[in-house]
Amino acid sequence: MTDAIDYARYDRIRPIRWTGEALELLDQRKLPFVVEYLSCASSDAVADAIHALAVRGAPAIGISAAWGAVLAARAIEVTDAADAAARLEPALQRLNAARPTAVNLAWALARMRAALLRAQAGEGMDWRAALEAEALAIETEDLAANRNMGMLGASLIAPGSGVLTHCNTGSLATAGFGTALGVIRAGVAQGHIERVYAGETRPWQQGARLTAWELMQDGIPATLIADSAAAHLMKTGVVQWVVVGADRICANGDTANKIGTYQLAISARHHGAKFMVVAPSSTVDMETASGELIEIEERDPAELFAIAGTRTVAEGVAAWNPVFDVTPHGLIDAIVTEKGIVEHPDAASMRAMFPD
Ligand SMILES: CSC[C@@H](O)[C@@H](O)C(=O)COP(=O)(O)O
Repeated sequence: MTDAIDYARYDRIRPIRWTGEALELLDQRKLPFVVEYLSCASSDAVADAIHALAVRGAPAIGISAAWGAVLAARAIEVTDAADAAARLEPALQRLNAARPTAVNLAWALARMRAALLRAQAGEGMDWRAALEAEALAIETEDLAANRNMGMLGASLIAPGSGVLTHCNTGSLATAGFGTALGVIRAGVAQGHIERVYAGETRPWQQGARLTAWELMQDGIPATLIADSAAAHLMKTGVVQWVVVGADRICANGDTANKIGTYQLAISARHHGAKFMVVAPSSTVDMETASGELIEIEERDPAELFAIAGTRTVAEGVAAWNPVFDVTPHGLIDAIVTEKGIVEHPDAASMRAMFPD
């Protein structure tokens, strides 16, 4: 069934490139008009790029942090794995602190620590080579997970459907193909999705600047809407599914995603549209019981004061800028990961899918 999709056409956009010496990140702050890579030669440069949103999207920041750990390993002088773990830790902590909400960052760094421990235990490979192999594995597995989720999620969408998505969950946010956008790509390729609506995603415009750009390149029929038009759109009956990504999915299915997702879920339920969350299992955090325990990143209020660099708000105005919100599991119809679909997620159905 996967043969039906020409994946190569979606591989044109590569947000993360490892050169063997440095990590090159497609600078997402400048898209869609400037396509420019930022070269990071140190783990601190990677941490800064993650914090500044040069690279963003939960899977992409996890992959970038893994390569950041490879760069940190090159910068320390110890020769054996036993010393390396302690010497690397400050750099790993800095990478982990770059953004708090997406669990993929901590997940990727935990995998890098585990790879180091295996090398320490004498499992063959040189420890620096082991870290590099692990970073590559994290990236490769993410691409495979996205392709798998695309097919799974698209199987839920009936022919003739309209889909609304939020933020950017495409090639730019992942190793490639995308999570929610992967489902949309697969659904369009299969002829199930007739039109895609993309919310602009204030204040950083991931929907308008990034998702609309990706959909245009695919030739997918897409319509950009202001975030505030979503309920009005759903009322017209053209949206059968809201399909979004995730930054952290808790043990009971509560899901943190880009600010504005929660109000889409409420509106979808009110208007009879279904709500799908699409994320790799690296986004599932079974150690966090429920959504109120998730740390929600709050960014500089200045992000709300200007549009495209021009100040639009009077001096002295106060602003609050949380950049994620939590959708309660009761509003979610399906969580799609590469391991399978959890319909009507709750603590029991999540535990059945993720017993470890
Ligand atoms: C596949 S990406 C899923 C989420 O990471 C995405 O929807 C999102 O909220 C990204 O937020 P961002 O602040 O742009 O990193």
